[in-house]
Amino acid sequence: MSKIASVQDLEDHAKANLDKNALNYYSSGSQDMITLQDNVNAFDRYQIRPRVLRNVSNVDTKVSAFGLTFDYPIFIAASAMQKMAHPDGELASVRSANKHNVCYSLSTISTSSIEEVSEAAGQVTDNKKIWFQLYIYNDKHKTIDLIKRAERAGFKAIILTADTPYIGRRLPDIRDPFMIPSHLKLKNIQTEKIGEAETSTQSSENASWLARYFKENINPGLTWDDVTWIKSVTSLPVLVKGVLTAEDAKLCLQYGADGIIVSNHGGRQLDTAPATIDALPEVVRAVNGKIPVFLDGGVRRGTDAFKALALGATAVFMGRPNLWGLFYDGENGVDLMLDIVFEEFKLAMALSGCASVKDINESYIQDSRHIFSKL
Ligand SMILES: Cc1cc2nc3c(=O)[nH]c(=O)nc-3n(C[C@H](O)[C@H](O)[C@H](O)COP(=O)(O)O)c2cc1C
Ligand SMILES: CC(C)CC(=O)C(=O)O
Repeated sequence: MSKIASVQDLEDHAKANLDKNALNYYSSGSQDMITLQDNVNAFDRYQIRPRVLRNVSNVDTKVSAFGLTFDYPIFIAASAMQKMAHPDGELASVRSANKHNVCYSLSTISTSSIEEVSEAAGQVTDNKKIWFQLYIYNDKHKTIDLIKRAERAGFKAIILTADTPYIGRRLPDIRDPFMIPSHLKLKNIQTEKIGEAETSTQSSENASWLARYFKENINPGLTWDDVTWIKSVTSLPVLVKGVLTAEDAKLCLQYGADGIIVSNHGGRQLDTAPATIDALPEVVRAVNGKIPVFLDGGVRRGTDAFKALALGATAVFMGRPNLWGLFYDGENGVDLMLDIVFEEFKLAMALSGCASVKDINESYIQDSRHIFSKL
């Protein structure tokens, strides 16, 4: 096999070799997967306007948020059940992110526990660049317990996922109901007893275990007051993930959110929602610099990250690329994936004439659909 040179190569490798149950779960989007594809394709509708003769012998890719400094503005998004990709799962991902000094966000629905992930992120609390993605359970005590565990374990922010009152209609999961492999557990929430009950029902009923689990446990009745509630039970910064409009961005400000992740959940929730790079400008405008805005969805190359920063994002997150790297070769595979994307990003900065991330702004980007209207 030829050398891996891009995230696309890692994706191709996973699509050719990963078992169908895991691949369907990881790769699918909802309904016709229009948003999933558009997330990726939309980046190609934007072009970078490079500047020349700018002395790029040193390129500084560092960014800061919430008092933390990161070596690159490209982080790892929360994705559930990473041990289906590799036995080391979340632990391999967080080790790699930690080594690269970027943020790793841990899903509530993970196959390694909050405490295990914290330990894998190293001994020094200040150096742990880990954020916890929160699903709010019907049982508020369970939710508070997760937040407190994350705080004790040294997580530095809470990401409240707001776009998933119900799981999107993912057709591969309907056609071939997803099953969590029986040797894996949802380590943050599953007691041994629940684990046994859940694994025993999965093969006997013709419905996705995941869809049922979610419906039975996760609260679909959240409102903006829950942002206030989360803020009242934690001192950590709270980011709202799943914002796609200026209206909701303003509500984030009103209800005291500390950050926003412009996201459509990787096209897994509402199909035909806008691509995130298209939604980013209106959110950035509405927020007007008051809190940091992040983006995820379709980021596959350093140039994609550059474009998101040019449109006002502080940093981006990648979801599936982490899983493809993990499947390729555990921690080494995630290292490879991050090294590729970071090199692409640094080169994109240099070839655009940006010696520092602070230099990247709107003047470096054009929307190919609007070029002619500008002439
Ligand atoms: C397999 C998979 C599992 C995911 N699990 C979660 C999750 O548990 N919580 C969450 O907020 N988002 C979850 N997401 C969404 C990601 O956080 C992120 O929004 C998305 O993957 C970004 O798109 P990308 O995969 O194109 O990079 C998941 C995404 C994937 C692909
Ligand atoms: C338990 C799931 C709903 C996790 C998730 O967010 C996803 O599969 O997209």
